[in-house]
Amino acid sequence: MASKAVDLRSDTVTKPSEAMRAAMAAADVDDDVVGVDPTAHRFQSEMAALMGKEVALFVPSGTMGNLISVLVHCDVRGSEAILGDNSHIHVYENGGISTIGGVHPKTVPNNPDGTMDVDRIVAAIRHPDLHYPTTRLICLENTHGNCGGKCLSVEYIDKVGEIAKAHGLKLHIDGARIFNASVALGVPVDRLVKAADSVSVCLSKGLGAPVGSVIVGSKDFIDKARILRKTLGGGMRQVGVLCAAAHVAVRDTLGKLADDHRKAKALAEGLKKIKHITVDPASVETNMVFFDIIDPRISPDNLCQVLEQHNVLAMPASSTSIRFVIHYQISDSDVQYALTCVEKAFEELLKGGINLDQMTNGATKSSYGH
Ligand SMILES: Cc1ncc(COP(=O)(O)O)c(C=O)c1O
Ligand SMILES: C[C@@H](O)[C@H](N)C(=O)O
Repeated sequence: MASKAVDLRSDTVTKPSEAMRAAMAAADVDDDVVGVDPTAHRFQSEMAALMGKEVALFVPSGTMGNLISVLVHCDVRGSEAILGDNSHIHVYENGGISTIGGVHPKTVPNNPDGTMDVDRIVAAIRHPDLHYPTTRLICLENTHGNCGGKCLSVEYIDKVGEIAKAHGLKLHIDGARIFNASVALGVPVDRLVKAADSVSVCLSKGLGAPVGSVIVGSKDFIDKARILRKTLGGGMRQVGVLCAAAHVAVRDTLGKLADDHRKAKALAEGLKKIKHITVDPASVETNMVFFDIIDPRISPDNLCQVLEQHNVLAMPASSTSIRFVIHYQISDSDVQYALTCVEKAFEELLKGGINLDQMTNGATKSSYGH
């Protein structure tokens, strides 16, 4: 059994490295609400340059980064945002753009590759009419978390950007894993997001920072975002402690993302050899692997429970599938250990070693999915 848990639940589970902890302890800080925390200032400047945007703003979470971005773009009552029906903003952020911002969501079906058909985006744009909300924003997600961690191409993003500009709309990218997309596509991140008016970038996912995201955009956008961050309670005092860790994360972990993708591909190839599973290794583009359980008697929750007994942590993604997410604290031997445990778990479940009746009734209990 692995001494420590092999945690494949998400790339949000990493623990700060010793270098991050040292940087946090040594950070030069000040009150970032009263003035500007020097470490936050340096880090925000670094991120704006990296992303090719005028200004960056550190925020406590990706959810707040998306919320602030949507609310800045949709600052007039009756605004509507076009977004994917399977997008994180629409599915996993408590409907915040509506409940807090009064923004009306106009969903367009996400394709399996994370895109929305451009003709359906255009069709979703409202023409002026007394009855209709007013379209002000288009939101994309890259990589797409619910679509297997798929990458949106720079050509697609540029095309959607042209549509937004032609219709007087803004374009926001939920770039929680934009660096995974940049690395997988071989496109510099500033080029990948060039067409976007704003991007929310998670530092606390594959990059491994303990906390936080940054939003990037024009100075005017970030000036408004800074006010909204305060309104939402996101104004932080000596935030340089967190920015110091995030700086180390960008410095030390960005270069490891390609290895995460390699391990994810290896994991998928290994899962394909297990007869109780269907998985398509060719569909793995970044750090996520989704696989389906063939035997209807075994729910994803059943399997996750038995895997946990072997110290492998995972989350159901639907009533039939499980998601494994690779991050830089998962080693090649952890991948092999997880594969061994998946095989053992099926053996135990199918030999009746684990009475299915004693477990959940097969309902997916811990799925983060829908
Ligand atoms: C695609 C995507 N966007 C946004 C978020 C929100 O980030 P946070 O968990 O920091 O709020 C997540 C995950 O958490 C995500 O997977
Ligand atoms: C579930 C979602 O909020 C989280 N970002 C994850 O992918 O694990």
